[in-house]
Amino acid sequence: MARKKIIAGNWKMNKTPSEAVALVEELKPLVANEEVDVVFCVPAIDIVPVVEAAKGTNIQVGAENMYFEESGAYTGEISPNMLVDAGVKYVVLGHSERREYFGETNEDVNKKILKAFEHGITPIMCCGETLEQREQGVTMDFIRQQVKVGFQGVTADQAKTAVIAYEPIWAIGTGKTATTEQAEEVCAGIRACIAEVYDEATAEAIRIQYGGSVNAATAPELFAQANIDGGLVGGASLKADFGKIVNYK
Ligand SMILES: O=C(CO)COP(=O)(O)O
Repeated sequence: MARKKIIAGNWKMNKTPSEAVALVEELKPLVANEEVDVVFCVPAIDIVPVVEAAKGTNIQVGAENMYFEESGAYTGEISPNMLVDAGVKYVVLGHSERREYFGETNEDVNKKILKAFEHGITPIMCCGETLEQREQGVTMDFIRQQVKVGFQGVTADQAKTAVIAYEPIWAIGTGKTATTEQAEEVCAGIRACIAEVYDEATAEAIRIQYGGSVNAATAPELFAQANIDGGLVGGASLKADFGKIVNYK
């Protein structure tokens, strides 16, 4: 069975609540496409107004992070229950910016993935190498480790519903998209890793996105690759361009 594409915007730390609502209003008609899953991953404070603004559309709402405890004395954190209650369906976990600036480890990401599944939220787990790692030829070793640790304790049935975003760090926000060949090669490698850890059926079902300077010009070729099931889009998700990316065909 063909995998349904999933095209998600990651707004990062952009848009106040009122700006967020205005952006949803602007993008609503442009991102209409029932053939793909369209997700807006937005800052925590924007979740409630964005869910409201997106009602009755094909837009699903995601969070950009989540804590792995249920509740309690964790000042500043957001629990899975809070996200579910607000109408969140997806959560981006282990983005390279969170790993780099907020010290998130593969083990933290693993705890968050397990929690997300427990609460019926679909994790979008990010992985990807630095330029230095690519030049040293250790890209796949590094990513396999991120995936294996990230998915520890995740069942095959859960993994089938998960999303992995391959985001080479050197391509994020740089305007330097990975070549189609580079992106496809690593996404195929991630799928092979899932087949090894689980089985072929799980590898066939899991969705793997590419992220890193995706724009309306690069999306069609990237999304046509056998192992690329859509994209995680930063900068271009904040503009009308996102409509073109969603309707890439
Ligand atoms: O980090 C990204 C999405 O999570 C990619 O960001 P850009 O599309 O701005 O390069």
